[in-house]
This record gives sequence, C-alpha cells and structure tokens, in this order.
Amino acid sequence: MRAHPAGPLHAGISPPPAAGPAPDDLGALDPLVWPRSARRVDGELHLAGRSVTDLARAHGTPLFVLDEADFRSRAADFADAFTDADVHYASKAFLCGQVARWIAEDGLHLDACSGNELAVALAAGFPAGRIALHGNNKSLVELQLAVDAGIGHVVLDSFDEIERLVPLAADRVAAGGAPVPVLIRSTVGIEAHTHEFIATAHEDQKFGFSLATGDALTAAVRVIREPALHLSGLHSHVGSQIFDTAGFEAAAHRVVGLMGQVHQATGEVLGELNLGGGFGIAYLSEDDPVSAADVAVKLRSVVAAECAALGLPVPRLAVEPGRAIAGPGTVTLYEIGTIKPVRLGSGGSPGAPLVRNYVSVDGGMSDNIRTALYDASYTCVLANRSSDAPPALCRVVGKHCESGDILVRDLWLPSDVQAGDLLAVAATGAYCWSMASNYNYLLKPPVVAVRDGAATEIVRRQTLADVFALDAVLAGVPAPSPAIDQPAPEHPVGATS
Ligand SMILES: Cc1ncc(COP(=O)(O)O)c(C=O)c1O
Ligand SMILES: N[C@@H](CCCC[NH3+])C(=O)O
Repeated sequence: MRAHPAGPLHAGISPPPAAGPAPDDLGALDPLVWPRSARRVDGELHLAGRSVTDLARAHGTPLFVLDEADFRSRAADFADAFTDADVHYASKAFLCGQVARWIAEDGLHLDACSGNELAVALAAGFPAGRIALHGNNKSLVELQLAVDAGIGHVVLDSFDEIERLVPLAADRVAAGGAPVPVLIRSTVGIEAHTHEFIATAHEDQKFGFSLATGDALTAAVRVIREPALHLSGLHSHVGSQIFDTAGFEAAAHRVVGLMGQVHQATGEVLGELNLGGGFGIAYLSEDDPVSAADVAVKLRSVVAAECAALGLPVPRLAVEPGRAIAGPGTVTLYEIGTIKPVRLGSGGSPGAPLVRNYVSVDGGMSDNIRTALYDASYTCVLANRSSDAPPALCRVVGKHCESGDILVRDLWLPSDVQAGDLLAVAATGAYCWSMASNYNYLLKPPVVAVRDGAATEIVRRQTLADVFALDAVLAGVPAPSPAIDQPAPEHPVGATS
C-alpha cells in the first residue's frame, strides 16, 4: 500500500541495488510483524512450539499456519479495550467453523457480509443475536435467512434494500415476531488515508447512504416510520488498514451529528453507534499500528463530547475489527522451486552484476491476491534454516501465468536460498485465504491452527477431486495419479498432532 522505490512493474532492468542488510538481520523476527509465538530454534522458525519443517511435511505447502493464542489474544485485546461496547469480528477477514466457535466462546459479536458468511457462522453454532449482516446488494434469500435466524442487526445499505426487507419483516411481525432490528450505514465523507480500493466512506462509491446529500437522514426517517423495522442506531466505516485515528474521530463526529439530525426530525434517540473496522496492522517493521486501547479511548471521548454538545445520551458503541484480530497471527509457508537471477547487461552472464533473484514459490496470487490488487507489502524470511550467506535482492513470485503474480515485491534474502527451502510470509491471516481463488486451477491451501505444540487442520486442502466434482464433464472422472494436489496430509481435517 505504499509507493515502491523499484518503480512501475514493467520498467525494464534497474541498476543493481546498494548492499543489503547484515546476514544476521535477514532472518530476524520482529514481534510487531510475526505471530506472538514465533521463535527461531536452531535457526528454524517455530510457531507455537511447532517446527515449520514438520508442519510442511505433515500438511504440505502452501500452508496457512494460524497461531490460535495470537488470534484469540488480539480478540481479547479489543474486548478488554471496549468493555462497555460490542466488538464484532469482521469475519470477511477469515472465517471457518473453528474461528466462529472461538469468537463465540470469547464473547465477541460477528459481522457477516454475505448470506454464506452468515450461514457458516450459524452452522458453527454462533448465536444469531450477536450477528450483524452487511452488504450493498443483499438478496431476498439472504435477507430472509437473516430475518428467520433472528440476527442482531441487518445493516441497511440502500433504499432498495429497505423496500426488499420490509415485506419480510412485516411477515415476521404478522406471525407474532419482533420488528427486525436494523442500523443505517451512513457514508460520512471522510477520505481515509489508505488504498483507494479499500477506502469506503467517501461519497462517490457503492456503500451506504450519503450523509451530505441527506439520504442517510431520509432513510432513518423512513425506517423509524416503518412498524416492521426497529432502527437501533447508525453505522459508519471509513476504510481498512488505517493507522491514524483522525479518520475514525472525524467519522464519529459526523455520525453523532446525524444522530442529532434524526433526533430533531423525529424525536427518536438512537441507542447504538457502530463505527466499523479498519484498524491497521504491521506488515513491515516500519508500520505503526494504533493499539485497541488507544482507539477505544479516542472514540469514546469524541462520541461523549459530541453527544454532550448535542444534548444526547451517549449511545452504546460497537466496532468491527477484522484484520487487526486475524491478520498478524498467521503466516503462509511456501516451498521454493525455480530461482531466476536477473543480471545487468546483455546475455546476463553469470559474472554480470545481479539485479535481483526471482524466487518462485508453489502458490501465489491465488492464495494472496493483496500484493497484486493493492500493491500491499509483506515481510518474508527463509524459514527452515538460518544462513550466513550475504544478502541478495529478491522478488518472491508465485507460479501463476501472470507477470503481476508477485507476493513480496522486493526483499533481501540470503543468497544461498535454494529449491526445497521454505519461505514464511508474515501477517497473512486477513484477506488471503478468504480472497483465495482457483486461478490456473491451483487449489486452496489448508489452514492449520497451532497451539502449545499441537497442530490441528481447521480447514483442509482443496483437492483436484473437489474441483472435478463441480465440472459437468469431469464429475466422477478420477483425478490424475500421482495426484497433482500437494502432498496428502498425514493429519486429516480436524485431527490434532
Ligand atoms: C463494514 C465493514 N466493517 C468492518 C470491516 C473490517 O475491516 P478491517 O478488517 O480492516 O478491520 C470492513 C472492511 O473494510 C467493512 O467493510
Ligand atoms: N480485502 C481488503 C480490505 C477490504 C475489507 C472489506 N471492506 C484487504 O485485503 O485489505
């Protein structure tokens, strides 16, 4: 998410870089970036007491390794910071049955943004009353699921959606049920300092009701007058991977102002204010995220001051962190295959100065689209061993048929990295597995949760047979043997080793 010194992707061969860091610094694990349990033991990366070589042997690569204690302690950090508020885990960052159970056990709420995210949470036993459903284009089927399950809130995003929900809610009320509790998502006109594709509160975009045009107020009035709906409060979300609290504070200021307008127009005092997610994490050592505690203090004080100024009672606050809970505790393990040195000068003879090594791994943009999509930056180390070799500038790339299939654009790795070595990419817990695809028919990697020396596959590796089963011609045709899938796991899904 930052301009890169290497310049545009296809700019030709640039001159060799200055010397890199000392070999000792290459494998260092900055605790800000790596999972809380990450350690080097005899040079090898261990997560929650498990060696990455053992994990790769047992589960294959690419592999997402999720440090359970890290994930849950970050959820607890938010819960502790927002004791007097509701913390909704934004499940789009990463959701599976086990994660839904952890979030339920740890007392958080959950934000779903599709009917299927909602279905996964409900199927895992997540209490419906603690779920909010988002989405700019919720279908009738999705809304019906939400109404029937009795979820905590439907977060209304458009006038169309209000009219789609009303008849379903009216049926529920006619059958003796309660009005459907809703929030109004308002776009408050804040330009968050983040990548354009993940900023969401400026006016010219698809989400929410504009505050500036008066749409948000009109929607609130419409809902308040609708007996089948109950307007619990307002919602605002400014974007994602934000480091500066100023955007959240400005949004809080404006959305409390909207509460004041609603009060003036209807006499209604709204009891809830959801300020969304977007709290940034460290992908690189120089990133400087704000702690949950600091965010909580600042939001509380802005909301309290604004409410006092308007003579309104302070509403119950809610926040929706996704990345800040799921992101830092997971690493992706890859095995290195082809290494292509790019050298200066025609012919690129072995004696010519090295520009960079293209280090290819056995996954790529299908398991982490974020570098290609947002120019995101990641930290990566040689994981199965340490090395005293001098540093070489490298670009870690995937195996897709796409020159933009880059995982880490520029980083220093020991110059002796070779095929068969393991690379670990840090902070891949949010928006990597959940945004994974089957491009080039690569298969979705498994997710293994590690805790106190035990490893449990909480999502299994997709197989070619899974994919064949979807194909009208190939359903039932045996997948090639030997399997092109990665090594068969020694430990089946759900089993702990
Ligand atoms: C409405 C809403 N809430 C919460 C989130 C979670 O964001 P993050 O994972 O950055 O905390 C998002 C994603 O940006 C979102 O759109
Ligand atoms: N998927 C994005 C964030 C958008 C989150 C949802 N509005 C990312 O990887 O950073």
